Amino acid sequence: MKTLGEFIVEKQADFPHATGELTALLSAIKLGAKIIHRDINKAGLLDILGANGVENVQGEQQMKLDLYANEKLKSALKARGIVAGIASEEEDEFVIFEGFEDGRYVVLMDPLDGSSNIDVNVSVGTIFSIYHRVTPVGTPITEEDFMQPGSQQVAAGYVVYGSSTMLVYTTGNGVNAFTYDPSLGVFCLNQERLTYPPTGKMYSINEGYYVHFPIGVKKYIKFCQEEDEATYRPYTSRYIGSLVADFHRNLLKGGIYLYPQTASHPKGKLRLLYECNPMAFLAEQAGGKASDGVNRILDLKPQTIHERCPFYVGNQYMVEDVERFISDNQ
Ligand SMILES: O=P(O)(O)OC[C@H]1O[C@](O)(COP(=O)(O)O)[C@@H](O)[C@@H]1O
Ligand SMILES: [Mg+2]
Ligand SMILES: [Mg+2]
Repeated sequence: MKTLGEFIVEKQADFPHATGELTALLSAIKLGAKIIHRDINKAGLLDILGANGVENVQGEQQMKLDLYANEKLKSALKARGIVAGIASEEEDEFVIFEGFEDGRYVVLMDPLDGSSNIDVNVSVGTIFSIYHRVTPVGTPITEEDFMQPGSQQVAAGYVVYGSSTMLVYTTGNGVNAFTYDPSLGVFCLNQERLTYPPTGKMYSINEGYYVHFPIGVKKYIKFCQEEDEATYRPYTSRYIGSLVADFHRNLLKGGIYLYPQTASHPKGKLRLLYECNPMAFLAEQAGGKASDGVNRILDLKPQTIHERCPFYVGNQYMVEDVERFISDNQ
C-alpha cells in the first residue's frame, strides 16, 4: 500500500530542481479534502440538509456547505504560505493572501461541485487547478495570474465524495487515483497512470434542456441512441448532475460528458477556469479530449474569472464525433 503523501514525495524526486512547494500545496488540498469528507459524511447529523443548502456546521454561524468547503480549503492553502492567492466559485473576485506575496502559485477551485446533490445523498466533489503566477514573486498577485490558458496548469485534480472518497490528480505526467481510508486518515494509491478505456458506451447530458441545444448536439444525441453493433450503440445514458461524479464514471467506464449552450445559459453552464480547465487537463492526461465544441478547452484564453463555456469531455473519438456533428450543422 502506498499513501498519497508517499506518492507525491516519490514523484518529487523525478524533478531535481523541485522545491517541495508543490508537494506542500497538494498536501494542503489533501487536508482540505479530508475535512470536507468528514463534514459531508455527517451532513444529516449536523442538520445541514435543506432546500438551498443552508446549514449550521459545528454549531457555528449558518453558512452553506459550499461556503464552508471554500473556507476550509482557503485556510488549508493559506497556512502553507506558498500560495499567493486563490480564485473560487464562491468568491466574487480573486482573493489575495496578504503577507504571502512570495508565494509562487495561485489556485483556482470549485470547493463543492454539485452541491445541490448533498440534500439527496448523491456524490459531490471538489475541483482544483494550480498555476505558477505570471507576475513577479514578491509583488501582489493580479488578475493576470488567473487569466492563463488551461495549458499552463501545473497540476489539477478533483476529489469525489461518493460511496468512497477518491482524489484524482495530474501534474502533467499521467493521472493517478487514490481512495481515502477514513479509519487510517490516509488516501491510498489505487490506480497509477489511469486512462480512458478504448471504447466508451456512456453519454452524460441533461436532456431536459434538449429543445435549446444546438442542432449539432441534438443530432449527436440521436446518434448516441441509434443501434450499431460495431460502435457499441446505443450508448447508455447516465447523468448524475455533479460534474465530478459524471466525469469520474466516464473516465473509469468510457464515455462522454456534454454541457452545451442552453436557454438559461447561452454560453454553457460550466465555468472555464475551475470546472472545465482542470477536467480538460485530466482528460487529456488520461488519453481523452476536451472541447468547447470547436476549440480545445486548454487553448482558450480566459477573459473573466467566472466565465462559462460549452463543455464536451471524454473519450477522444466521442468528443471528435460531437465536434463533427456541430461543425456539420452550423
Ligand atoms: O443541473 P444541471 O443544469 O444539469 O447542471 C449540473 C451541473 O452543474 C454543476 O452542479 C455546477 O457545479 P456547482 O454545484 O459547483 O455550481 C455541475 O457539477 C453539474 O454537472
Ligand atoms: Mg461545480
Ligand atoms: Mg461548486
